[in-house]
Amino acid sequence: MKNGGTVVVATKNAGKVREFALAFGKLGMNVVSMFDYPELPDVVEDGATFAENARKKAKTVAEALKLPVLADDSGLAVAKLNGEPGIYSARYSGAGANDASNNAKLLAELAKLAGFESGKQEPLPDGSKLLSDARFVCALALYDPQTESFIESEGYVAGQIIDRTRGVNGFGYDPLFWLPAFGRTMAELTPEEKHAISHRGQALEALLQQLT
Ligand SMILES: O=P(O)(O)OP(=O)(O)OP(=O)(O)OC[C@H]1O[C@@H](n2cnc3c(O)ncnc32)[C@H](O)[C@@H]1O
Ligand SMILES: [Mg+2]
Repeated sequence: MKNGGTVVVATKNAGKVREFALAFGKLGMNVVSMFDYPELPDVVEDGATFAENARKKAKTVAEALKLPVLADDSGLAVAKLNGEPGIYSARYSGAGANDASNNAKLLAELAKLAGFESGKQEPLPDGSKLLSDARFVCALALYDPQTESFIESEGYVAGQIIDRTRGVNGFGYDPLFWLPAFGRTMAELTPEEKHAISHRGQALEALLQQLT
Protein backbone atom coordinates (compact mmCIF):
# COMPACT_ATOMS: atom_id res chain seq x y z
CA MET A 1 0.00 0.00 0.00
CA LYS A 2 1.73 3.11 -1.17
CA ASN A 3 0.82 6.67 -2.13
CA GLY A 4 -0.81 6.81 -5.53
CA GLY A 5 -1.57 3.10 -5.37
CA THR A 6 -4.74 1.07 -5.27
CA VAL A 7 -6.00 -0.95 -2.30
CA VAL A 8 -8.18 -3.96 -3.03
CA VAL A 9 -10.73 -4.49 -0.26
CA ALA A 10 -12.48 -7.87 -0.23
CA THR A 11 -15.93 -6.55 0.65
CA LYS A 12 -19.38 -6.41 -0.88
CA ASN A 13 -20.60 -3.92 1.71
CA ALA A 14 -21.08 -0.47 0.14
CA GLY A 15 -20.88 1.24 3.54
CA LYS A 16 -17.46 -0.27 4.23
CA VAL A 17 -16.29 0.71 0.74
CA ARG A 18 -17.26 4.34 1.38
CA GLU A 19 -15.40 4.36 4.70
CA PHE A 20 -12.23 2.80 3.29
CA ALA A 21 -12.36 5.14 0.27
CA LEU A 22 -12.49 8.13 2.62
CA ALA A 23 -9.63 6.86 4.78
CA PHE A 24 -7.31 5.73 1.99
CA GLY A 25 -8.22 8.77 -0.11
CA LYS A 26 -6.59 10.92 2.56
CA LEU A 27 -3.42 8.89 2.04
CA GLY A 28 -3.55 9.44 -1.72
CA MET A 29 -4.76 5.90 -2.37
CA ASN A 30 -7.65 4.60 -4.37
CA VAL A 31 -9.96 1.76 -3.22
CA VAL A 32 -11.49 -1.00 -5.30
CA SER A 33 -13.84 -3.64 -3.90
CA MET A 34 -15.66 -6.81 -4.87
CA PHE A 35 -18.11 -4.59 -6.77
CA ASP A 36 -15.22 -4.13 -9.24
CA TYR A 37 -14.67 -7.90 -9.47
CA PRO A 38 -18.22 -9.29 -9.85
CA GLU A 39 -16.86 -12.56 -11.25
CA LEU A 40 -15.33 -13.55 -7.91
CA PRO A 41 -17.52 -15.91 -5.85
CA ASP A 42 -18.71 -15.06 -2.33
CA VAL A 43 -16.42 -16.19 0.46
CA VAL A 44 -18.23 -18.37 3.01
CA GLU A 45 -17.76 -16.76 6.43
CA ASP A 46 -17.55 -19.88 8.57
CA GLY A 47 -14.83 -18.81 11.00
CA ALA A 48 -15.36 -18.81 14.77
CA THR A 49 -14.00 -15.28 15.20
CA PHE A 50 -13.95 -11.93 13.38
CA ALA A 51 -10.21 -12.40 12.79
CA GLU A 52 -10.63 -15.84 11.22
CA ASN A 53 -13.30 -14.54 8.85
CA ALA A 54 -11.19 -11.52 7.90
CA ARG A 55 -8.19 -13.76 7.15
CA LYS A 56 -10.33 -16.09 5.03
CA LYS A 57 -11.83 -13.23 2.99
CA ALA A 58 -8.42 -11.62 2.42
CA LYS A 59 -6.56 -14.81 1.51
CA THR A 60 -9.27 -16.20 -0.78
CA VAL A 61 -9.55 -13.03 -2.82
CA ALA A 62 -5.79 -12.34 -2.80
CA GLU A 63 -5.06 -15.80 -4.20
CA ALA A 64 -7.72 -15.35 -6.90
CA LEU A 65 -6.38 -11.93 -7.95
CA LYS A 66 -2.69 -12.62 -7.22
CA LEU A 67 -2.59 -9.25 -5.44
CA PRO A 68 -2.37 -8.12 -1.81
CA VAL A 69 -5.92 -7.81 -0.45
CA LEU A 70 -7.42 -6.21 2.66
CA ALA A 71 -10.52 -7.68 4.32
CA ASP A 72 -12.74 -6.45 7.13
CA ASP A 73 -14.91 -8.64 9.33
CA SER A 74 -16.90 -6.66 11.81
CA GLY A 75 -20.03 -6.61 13.89
CA LEU A 76 -21.94 -5.52 16.95
CA ALA A 77 -21.67 -7.18 20.37
CA VAL A 78 -24.54 -6.33 22.74
CA ALA A 79 -23.91 -6.88 26.44
CA LYS A 80 -27.47 -7.81 27.42
CA LEU A 81 -27.60 -10.29 24.53
CA ASN A 82 -24.41 -12.01 25.71
CA GLY A 83 -22.38 -10.55 22.87
CA GLU A 84 -24.87 -11.26 20.09
CA PRO A 85 -25.17 -10.78 17.17
CA GLY A 86 -21.32 -10.76 17.06
CA ILE A 87 -19.89 -12.54 14.03
CA TYR A 88 -23.47 -13.13 12.82
CA SER A 89 -24.26 -9.40 12.66
CA ALA A 90 -24.79 -9.31 8.87
CA ARG A 91 -27.36 -12.15 8.93
CA TYR A 92 -28.95 -11.58 12.35
CA SER A 93 -32.52 -11.44 11.01
CA GLY A 94 -32.07 -14.53 8.83
CA ALA A 95 -32.21 -15.15 5.08
CA GLY A 96 -32.54 -11.95 3.08
CA ALA A 97 -31.36 -9.87 6.02
CA ASN A 98 -30.70 -6.19 5.41
CA ASP A 99 -29.81 -3.27 7.67
CA ALA A 100 -33.46 -2.42 8.42
CA SER A 101 -34.47 -6.01 9.25
CA ASN A 102 -31.35 -6.48 11.41
CA ASN A 103 -32.08 -3.28 13.34
CA ALA A 104 -35.70 -4.39 13.87
CA LYS A 105 -34.51 -7.80 15.09
CA LEU A 106 -32.09 -6.18 17.54
CA LEU A 107 -34.82 -3.99 19.04
CA ALA A 108 -37.19 -6.99 19.21
CA GLU A 109 -34.61 -9.09 21.09
CA LEU A 110 -33.95 -6.30 23.57
CA ALA A 111 -37.68 -5.67 23.99
CA LYS A 112 -38.05 -9.30 25.13
CA LEU A 113 -35.74 -8.52 28.05
CA ALA A 114 -37.50 -5.29 29.00
CA GLY A 115 -40.10 -7.16 31.07
CA PHE A 116 -37.38 -8.20 33.53
CA GLU A 117 -36.12 -4.71 34.17
CA SER A 118 -36.97 -2.02 36.63
CA GLY A 119 -37.40 0.61 33.90
CA LYS A 120 -36.06 3.29 36.22
CA GLN A 121 -33.64 4.70 33.66
CA GLU A 122 -34.33 8.34 32.79
CA PRO A 123 -35.30 8.82 29.15
CA LEU A 124 -33.24 11.12 26.94
CA PRO A 125 -34.77 14.54 26.08
CA ASP A 126 -36.50 13.12 23.01
CA GLY A 127 -38.12 10.36 25.09
CA SER A 128 -35.79 7.60 23.90
CA LYS A 129 -34.14 5.10 26.25
CA LEU A 130 -30.80 3.31 26.30
CA LEU A 131 -31.27 -0.45 26.36
CA SER A 132 -27.81 -2.02 26.74
CA ASP A 133 -24.10 -1.47 26.61
CA ALA A 134 -22.62 -2.56 23.31
CA ARG A 135 -19.53 -2.36 21.21
CA PHE A 136 -18.57 -2.52 17.57
CA VAL A 137 -15.64 -4.75 16.68
CA CYS A 138 -13.59 -4.68 13.49
CA ALA A 139 -10.94 -7.21 12.50
CA LEU A 140 -8.75 -6.34 9.53
CA ALA A 141 -6.49 -8.73 7.64
CA LEU A 142 -4.13 -7.82 4.83
CA TYR A 143 -2.80 -10.84 2.94
CA ASP A 144 0.12 -10.75 0.53
CA PRO A 145 0.06 -13.82 -1.74
CA GLN A 146 3.68 -13.26 -2.77
CA THR A 147 5.08 -13.53 0.76
CA GLU A 148 2.14 -15.70 1.94
CA SER A 149 1.85 -13.53 5.03
CA PHE A 150 -0.77 -11.60 6.95
CA ILE A 151 -0.81 -8.28 8.71
CA GLU A 152 -3.73 -8.06 11.14
CA SER A 153 -5.36 -5.64 13.54
CA GLU A 154 -8.52 -5.08 15.57
CA GLY A 155 -10.44 -2.02 16.63
CA TYR A 156 -13.32 -1.35 19.00
CA VAL A 157 -15.74 1.38 19.96
CA ALA A 158 -18.00 1.31 23.01
CA GLY A 159 -21.52 2.69 23.10
CA GLN A 160 -25.09 1.84 23.94
CA ILE A 161 -28.14 0.61 22.08
CA ILE A 162 -30.93 3.19 21.87
CA ASP A 163 -34.58 2.16 21.57
CA ARG A 164 -35.26 3.85 18.22
CA THR A 165 -33.27 4.62 15.09
CA ARG A 166 -31.70 8.07 14.82
CA GLY A 167 -29.68 9.47 11.92
CA VAL A 168 -29.15 8.53 8.30
CA ASN A 169 -25.36 8.42 7.92
CA GLY A 170 -23.22 5.31 8.04
CA PHE A 171 -24.80 1.87 7.61
CA GLY A 172 -25.77 -1.29 9.47
CA TYR A 173 -26.50 -0.79 13.17
CA ASP A 174 -25.23 2.81 13.21
CA PRO A 175 -28.73 4.36 13.76
CA LEU A 176 -29.12 2.33 16.98
CA PHE A 177 -25.60 2.87 18.34
CA TRP A 178 -25.59 5.69 20.88
CA LEU A 179 -22.34 7.46 21.73
CA PRO A 180 -22.68 9.15 25.13
CA ALA A 181 -19.64 11.37 24.54
CA PHE A 182 -21.30 12.85 21.44
CA GLY A 183 -24.93 12.74 22.56
CA ARG A 184 -25.64 11.32 19.11
CA THR A 185 -25.89 7.96 17.40
CA MET A 186 -23.17 6.76 15.04
CA ALA A 187 -25.59 7.53 12.17
CA GLU A 188 -25.72 11.16 13.34
CA LEU A 189 -21.94 11.57 13.00
CA THR A 190 -20.36 12.86 9.81
CA PRO A 191 -18.23 10.31 7.94
CA GLU A 192 -15.10 12.07 9.25
CA GLU A 193 -16.35 11.99 12.84
CA LYS A 194 -17.23 8.32 12.56
CA HIS A 195 -13.87 7.41 11.08
CA ALA A 196 -12.03 9.23 13.88
CA ILE A 197 -13.61 7.06 16.60
CA SER A 198 -14.99 3.94 14.94
CA HIS A 199 -13.88 0.34 15.32
CA ARG A 200 -12.90 0.44 11.63
CA GLY A 201 -10.94 3.67 11.99
CA GLN A 202 -9.12 2.30 15.05
CA ALA A 203 -8.33 -0.99 13.33
CA LEU A 204 -7.07 0.78 10.22
CA GLU A 205 -4.85 3.04 12.32
CA ALA A 206 -3.34 -0.02 14.02
CA LEU A 207 -2.81 -1.77 10.68
CA LEU A 208 -1.09 1.25 9.10
CA GLN A 209 1.26 1.52 12.09
CA GLN A 210 2.47 -1.99 11.38
CA LEU A 211 3.19 -1.07 7.78
CA THR A 212 5.45 1.88 8.54
O1 LIG B 1 -18.38 -9.48 4.43
P1 LIG B 1 -18.42 -8.21 3.65
O2 LIG B 1 -18.58 -8.44 2.18
O3 LIG B 1 -17.27 -7.30 3.97
O4 LIG B 1 -19.74 -7.36 4.07
P2 LIG B 1 -20.74 -7.70 5.28
O5 LIG B 1 -21.78 -6.64 5.34
O6 LIG B 1 -21.23 -9.12 5.15
O7 LIG B 1 -19.79 -7.52 6.51
P3 LIG B 1 -19.49 -8.53 7.72
O8 LIG B 1 -19.59 -9.93 7.26
O9 LIG B 1 -18.22 -8.05 8.34
O10 LIG B 1 -20.69 -8.24 8.69
C1 LIG B 1 -20.66 -7.05 9.43
C2 LIG B 1 -22.03 -6.56 9.79
O11 LIG B 1 -21.93 -5.88 11.04
C3 LIG B 1 -22.49 -4.60 10.98
N1 LIG B 1 -21.46 -3.55 11.01
C4 LIG B 1 -20.12 -3.67 10.79
N2 LIG B 1 -19.52 -2.49 10.83
C5 LIG B 1 -20.48 -1.59 11.09
C6 LIG B 1 -20.49 -0.18 11.23
O12 LIG B 1 -19.39 0.54 11.05
N3 LIG B 1 -21.64 0.41 11.49
C7 LIG B 1 -22.78 -0.30 11.62
N4 LIG B 1 -22.88 -1.62 11.47
C8 LIG B 1 -21.72 -2.26 11.21
C9 LIG B 1 -23.23 -4.51 9.66
O13 LIG B 1 -24.56 -4.91 9.84
C10 LIG B 1 -22.52 -5.54 8.78
O14 LIG B 1 -23.34 -6.09 7.80
MG1 LIG C 1 -19.96 -10.70 5.29
